[in-house]
Amino acid sequence: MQLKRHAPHPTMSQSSEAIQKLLLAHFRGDENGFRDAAWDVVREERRLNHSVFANELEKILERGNGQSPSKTFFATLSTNNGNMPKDSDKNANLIELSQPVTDLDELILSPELQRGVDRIIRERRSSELLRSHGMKPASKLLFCGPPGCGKTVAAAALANALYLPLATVRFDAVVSSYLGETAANLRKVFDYARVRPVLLFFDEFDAIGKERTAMDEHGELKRVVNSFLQMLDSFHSETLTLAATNHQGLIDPALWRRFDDILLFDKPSPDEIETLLCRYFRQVTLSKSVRIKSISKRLVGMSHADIERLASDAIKDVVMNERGQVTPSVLTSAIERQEKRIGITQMGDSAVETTTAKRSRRSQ
Ligand SMILES: Nc1ncnc2c1ncn2[C@@H]1O[C@H](COP(=O)(O)OP(=O)(O)OP(=O)(O)O)[C@@H](O)[C@H]1O
Repeated sequence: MQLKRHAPHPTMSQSSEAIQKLLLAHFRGDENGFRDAAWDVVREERRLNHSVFANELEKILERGNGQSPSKTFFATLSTNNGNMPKDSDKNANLIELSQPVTDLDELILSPELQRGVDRIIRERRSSELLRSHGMKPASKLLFCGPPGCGKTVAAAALANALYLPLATVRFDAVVSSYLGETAANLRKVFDYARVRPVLLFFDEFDAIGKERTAMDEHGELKRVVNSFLQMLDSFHSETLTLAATNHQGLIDPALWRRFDDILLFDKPSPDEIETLLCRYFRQVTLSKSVRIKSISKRLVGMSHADIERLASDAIKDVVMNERGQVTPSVLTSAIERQEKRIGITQMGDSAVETTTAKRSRRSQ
């Protein structure tokens, strides 16, 4: 894991190696490695004459002697698993808890999006300073944009950068066919996240945030959106709430202003496509006749996930056919397969839209 960009504090830059070791050991569950790295931090802080801080760290380490800090962390997560909010009908977990290891540096983001993400992290890291001035860091975020452009992976990377467990809300369990049960499930989710700081992630948020005029049999949708609005308004916690949607047009207008920040994840520009391709093809040899710049222009309109898939398709081709390198013809056939796939997906989408429109006309 690289921790280049988000060093914790400029004065601690010399101990960054120790911190990196600490985190690596933590995520590997390497108890001894974690303890050694923690003592390295203590030594480094002493060397910097931060003796009060070094003494505090030493006390924590001695108090925790015999316990593995990394194991303790995972034990906390698994204990939380025991207290997981559940749907009373099927007894299914309403959230899925994980500790992502994705690094923000792995993402190719537009400069504007990068600024937005950096700002969220800066605000969270300066929360005490902000609070001392009567302000709060952004804590309710909305990620919008087409599928496969990084909303989910950015949520994971944010959780990692902020050292928060990622609690992904399981809509299949939250949305209940029983009247009133969906709102009750949502309350359980918020109650869970109120008492323990997590990154609470509502992926495919439109499943519950649909405009209140959307037709349904019992007006249940309207009740759910209203309850969600109230819960979001009264939710004040260390938790970072993040909703993501591919269908921003469906979101109830009253919900928009509840979010402190809205970030748009768009399809990559030609330059971003070029960076993506170079990154994916790092592990293979590219034939000299492959013109990455002009290929990048051809791929405009594809998502990051589409480009990742076609690159991996081309690499598989090279491996399976024992070719030494990615040639223009390998690349062209991978692109054509991906274009065909996108065409089929779009046909599927428009068939779903037609059925939805028909149903909605029938119910009016
Ligand atoms: N900005 C990005 N930089 C690098 N890789 C990306 C980026 N966006 C997406 N990817 C790749 O595409 C995959 C799918 O992306 P992701 O699931 O985050 O998209 P999404 O916007 O959440 O899609 P959906 O709306 O369908 O859930 C990622 O796992 C990652 O490999």
